[in-house]
Amino acid sequence: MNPLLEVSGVSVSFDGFKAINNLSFRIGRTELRAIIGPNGAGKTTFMDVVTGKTTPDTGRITWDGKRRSIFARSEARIAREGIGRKFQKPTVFEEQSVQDNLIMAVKADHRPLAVLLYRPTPEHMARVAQLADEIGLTDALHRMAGELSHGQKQWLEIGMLLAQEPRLLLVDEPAAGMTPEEREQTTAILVAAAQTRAVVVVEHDMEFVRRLNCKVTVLHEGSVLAEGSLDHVTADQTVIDVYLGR
Ligand SMILES: Nc1ncnc2c1ncn2[C@@H]1O[C@H](COP(=O)(O)OP(=O)(O)OP(=O)(O)O)[C@@H](O)[C@H]1O
Repeated sequence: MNPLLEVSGVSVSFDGFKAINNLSFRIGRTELRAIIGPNGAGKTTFMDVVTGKTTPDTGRITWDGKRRSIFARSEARIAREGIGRKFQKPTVFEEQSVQDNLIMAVKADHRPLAVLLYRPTPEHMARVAQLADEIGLTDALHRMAGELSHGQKQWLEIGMLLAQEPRLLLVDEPAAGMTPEEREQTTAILVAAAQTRAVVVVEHDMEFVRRLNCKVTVLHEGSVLAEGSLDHVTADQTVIDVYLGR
């Protein structure tokens, strides 16, 4: 089957320094993938390229079988094409309830007048209930988002991204700052989300990557150093030399 995203020979330079160097790899339509690699390996720059924030110098990006212009697109347009990105720091509306945060995310029309006149429909409320269940926040629906724990805020933001039904969800270091219980639930949320879409997780925490139990891509100096199961890549001598052995 065609991959959802294919990056082929992509390079990105900053003042002559190649942050991404002839990078090629594919992400399937329903898969969970972890991207690991040492600091400066190009993980963030890869996500910036995929979300249209950074324009590659060369290379080809194919999205859903269609070649995409390598020129940066607006992030809003990329989001409309079905790519959601979760940054490390949670950004939820702290003064609003969990339910209201989710309602804002599910409503289809974000134009100012539509937002002012908006009343949630029964369908939207059913979707909010379903999302709350998916992220384990059903019991917290009426709490203020600002009162939630760090982990719960991360789940809420994942729920708000899922509300937009992305075909690809990029998640940056979801386990950072979480308790062991929160990590466990985060694993479950991401595994479930990847049943119906592609989920790419950039993560440093190897224990968390092990729990994800998925294919792993190791980046180093802007290229793929190794790819396969976690056991496969962690047994690779070059991966040990440049990353794990440090
Ligand atoms: N806007 C920029 N200008 C100059 N250099 C940059 C810029 N963005 C990234 N770089 C450099 O490109 C390289 C790759 O950076 P990137 O942030 O993609 O790595 P990373 O794998 O995400 O690292 P980390 O794990 O530390 O987040 C680094 O050496 C970084 O200093």
